[in-house]
Amino acid sequence: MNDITRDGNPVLRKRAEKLSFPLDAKYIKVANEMMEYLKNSQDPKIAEKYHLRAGVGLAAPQIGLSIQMASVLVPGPENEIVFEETLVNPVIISQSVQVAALEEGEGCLSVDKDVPGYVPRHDRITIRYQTLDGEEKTIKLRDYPAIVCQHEIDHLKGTLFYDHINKKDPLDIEEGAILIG
Ligand SMILES: O=CN(O)CCNC(=O)c1cccc(Cl)c1Cl
Ligand code: NI
Repeated sequence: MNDITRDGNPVLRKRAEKLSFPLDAKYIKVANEMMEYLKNSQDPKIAEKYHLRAGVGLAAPQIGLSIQMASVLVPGPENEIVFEETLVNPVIISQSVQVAALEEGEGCLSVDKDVPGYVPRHDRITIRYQTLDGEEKTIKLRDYPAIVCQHEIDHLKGTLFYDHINKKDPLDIEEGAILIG
């Protein structure tokens, strides 16, 4: 995973291709490698040893593959895993009016510079996607897992997190927005 595509590479601004099932074996391998990267990046010893930037999600365009596939590995407050999944052809089928943003902003392996500011997103979403074995799932997510999935689904549409930050006042966010700490 050391060959992460960086902002400026057009693959990050393309709409990724929908995948058909059964998945080509090479994509199943890629999905496993992406999840492996996330697990390693969240293990302090391994991350330190291999100088890995921590990640809670990774989208295929970030490793140069313009396909609709992203892995998410979201830890909870005690570092237990609260959401682990590889999303194939994910679609947000409904979303709350309620806006939420991570208090500390967002980061991206494909964006080397820190871009401070709130990234306004939907606090709750319902996503429909397929798993690696082709099973279709429809799930509801809220708060941190919902934020991470929106960040990843954005990658599949060629959107980067800082596209959502208010350029004039990065810490401006609409009245009533939930800040997730
Ligand atoms: O697309 C995935 N990455 O770029 C991996 C590195 N960024 C993160 O793990 C990350 C960090 C903060 C907030 C969110 Cl929502 C995410 Cl996703
Ligand atoms: Ni990212």
